Amino acid sequence: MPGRNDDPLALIPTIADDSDVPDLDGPDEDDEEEEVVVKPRAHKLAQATKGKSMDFDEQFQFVLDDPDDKRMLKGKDSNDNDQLKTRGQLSTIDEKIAEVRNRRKKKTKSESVVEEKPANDDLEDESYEMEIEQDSAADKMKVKEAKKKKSGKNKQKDEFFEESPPFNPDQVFSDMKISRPLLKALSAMGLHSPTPIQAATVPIALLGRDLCACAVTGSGKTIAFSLPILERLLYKPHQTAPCTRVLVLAPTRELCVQIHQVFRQLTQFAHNITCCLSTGGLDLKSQEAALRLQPDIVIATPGRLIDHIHNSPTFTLQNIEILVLDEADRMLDEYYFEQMKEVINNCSRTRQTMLFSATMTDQIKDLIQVSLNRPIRLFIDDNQSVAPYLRQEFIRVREHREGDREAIVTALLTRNFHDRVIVFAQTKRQCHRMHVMLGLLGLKVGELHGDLSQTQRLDTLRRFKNEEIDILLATDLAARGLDIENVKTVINFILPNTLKHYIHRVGRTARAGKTGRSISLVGENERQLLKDILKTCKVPAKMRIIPQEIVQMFRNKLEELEPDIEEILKMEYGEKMINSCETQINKAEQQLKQGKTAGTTPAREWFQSRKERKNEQDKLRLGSYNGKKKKLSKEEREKIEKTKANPKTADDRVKFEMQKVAQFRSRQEKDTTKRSRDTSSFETDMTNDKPQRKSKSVPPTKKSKR
Ligand SMILES: Nc1ncnc2c1ncn2[C@@H]1O[C@H](COP(=O)(O)OP(=O)(O)OP(=O)(O)O)[C@@H](O)[C@H]1O
Repeated sequence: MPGRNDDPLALIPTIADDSDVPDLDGPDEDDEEEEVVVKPRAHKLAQATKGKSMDFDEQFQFVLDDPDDKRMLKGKDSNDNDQLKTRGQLSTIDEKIAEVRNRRKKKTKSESVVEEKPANDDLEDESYEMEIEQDSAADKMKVKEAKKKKSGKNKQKDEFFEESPPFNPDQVFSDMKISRPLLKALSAMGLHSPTPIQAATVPIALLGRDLCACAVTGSGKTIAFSLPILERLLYKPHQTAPCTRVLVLAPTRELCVQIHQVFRQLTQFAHNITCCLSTGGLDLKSQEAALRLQPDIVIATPGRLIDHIHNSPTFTLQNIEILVLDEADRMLDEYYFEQMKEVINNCSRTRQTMLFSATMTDQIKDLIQVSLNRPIRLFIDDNQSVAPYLRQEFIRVREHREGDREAIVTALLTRNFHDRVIVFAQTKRQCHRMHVMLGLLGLKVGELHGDLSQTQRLDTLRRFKNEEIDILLATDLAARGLDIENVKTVINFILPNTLKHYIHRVGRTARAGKTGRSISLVGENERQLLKDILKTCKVPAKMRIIPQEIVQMFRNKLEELEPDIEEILKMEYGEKMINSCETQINKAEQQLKQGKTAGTTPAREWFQSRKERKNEQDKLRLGSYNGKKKKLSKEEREKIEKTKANPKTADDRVKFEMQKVAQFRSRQEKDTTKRSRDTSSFETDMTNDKPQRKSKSVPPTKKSKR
């Protein structure tokens, strides 16, 4: 059968673009007043079961080194490193850091011949690495009482949903109606009993019912939807010609790759089921070829999928029997709103739809009402829960000490938490800066955000998974869905935009019944969000206090590094400029060449006009830029020039991060009002669409558009 799931075409080489994973920019604010939620019984339970899991087989892990991923990483170039270098032509950022460190080492050595080392400087060493006494000035911990949640506050009677029937939490997979090849695969993956969300979902999904499922991060939602999908495909193979019957949508390419891996693992003994990955950053042509083989399952990011709907002649969603939105609240938020409308409008109306997330919001309910048919509500946990074995810690940042944040994070990483750490920052810029800064201190770090090529993104992820790097610096791009084994600690440089963002970020640890820790830095402006977080804590949260002298020591150290950080960033900027000129020249050459053959390649279509797309992107972009160049006053121009000339201080950098949070919030507020209008227009679309979707004889939407 063509296009089976071990077909190399199921994964395709990457190209260096990054278009459809919008990077979230902007965090939340506010802190608490040094109180933390305590729920004694829940706490005792957590203590008693600490490190143990009743729901999970701790031996199980996803395949991390899929050969197809390697192939994808290699892309068009044969060598990963070569391809990484093509972006930074002269050297990678790590090579630059190493170069500056070596230079500094040599310099310090030669100076030490003539100069005595300062007697009291116990942080100084020849190459910046900090020698930290673990216990000389240990951090203090304060535990705080939790505020009791007002009962019923968040409970809304929901007439739209049907409640789920009870499920048996003690069953094993072989008790469920699952075929042999899948049971064999589960067993090969080391999985024997379903997690609660799996036990609840599988029987209902097998009945073909629409559902909306919510369970904490790391609770096994991927298998909860993939298992019944595969069972249905095995039970009812396609009757006539092959066609794409299942569509799984997820917000990031990395998450799609991960979901694809799970499907591949589960189908290892079911060779007649085919599965294809279709995300931005992968080569379009090979993807088109793979889709032409009509794989049973397509796992996609929305942008690339829409491109195929409009431009790949044989690809259609008219035969979709099952649609899954993973991270559904994200897929239906303002970022993907227009795209989701387009996707859903193209799908067969008779499909089964399943929504999954660890956080479900009221906004999503509006959309559920127009896209689901008598859905069953499967809420294993409420939509504001964090993983059960997560220890949440907070560090207070005093009002005039915002500039301490980098020093605090450095102190944590060098004194206490050395490996398997993810540090979340609000902006790509801050991630990159911390990469340079921590790299200069000799720490093994990598960065993951939307400014990198797809090759670089997947490569960083691979290196972190393989423990080649200890610390992953990421934006919210990595906040959702990523399942990286044994992440021990998540650090929030700044609190994210909303409670929901927080829940996903800290959900990168304490997964699959394991323990983990989150540490969040909280300033005065973030008090409100901290209060909200604390209200949801089921076990006591902790305040960590790092002695101010330690923070100051690290701050001094980082200030010493400043010239080197600046030098590296300048080197990089220069290289980027050269690269950008080269790209422009290549583009011009290409256009000249194409001029001769103009008209032979039809322009790709998109559901929005260029102008509409640009307007939408500008609207979604945080910050003052709105697509039009604003005329600046003389003072404004001078201010910008001044900031450009003088490197920003640690306080300025934090202010910038905070500004992004504020921008996100104000946009969200505006959107809430606008959203009700949009939702009703979506509703109209869907209603108008109904007769067309039901009628099998109507040609696919894309044809009518052409
Ligand atoms: N039945 C099971 N028994 C043991 N471990 C399981 C089982 N099902 C899934 N897991 C493990 O749980 C981990 C988390 O699964 P998954 O990524 O699907 O979580 P999730 O609920 O989708 O999380 P998130 O909300 O962050 O996306 C995986 O590493 C997988 O190994």
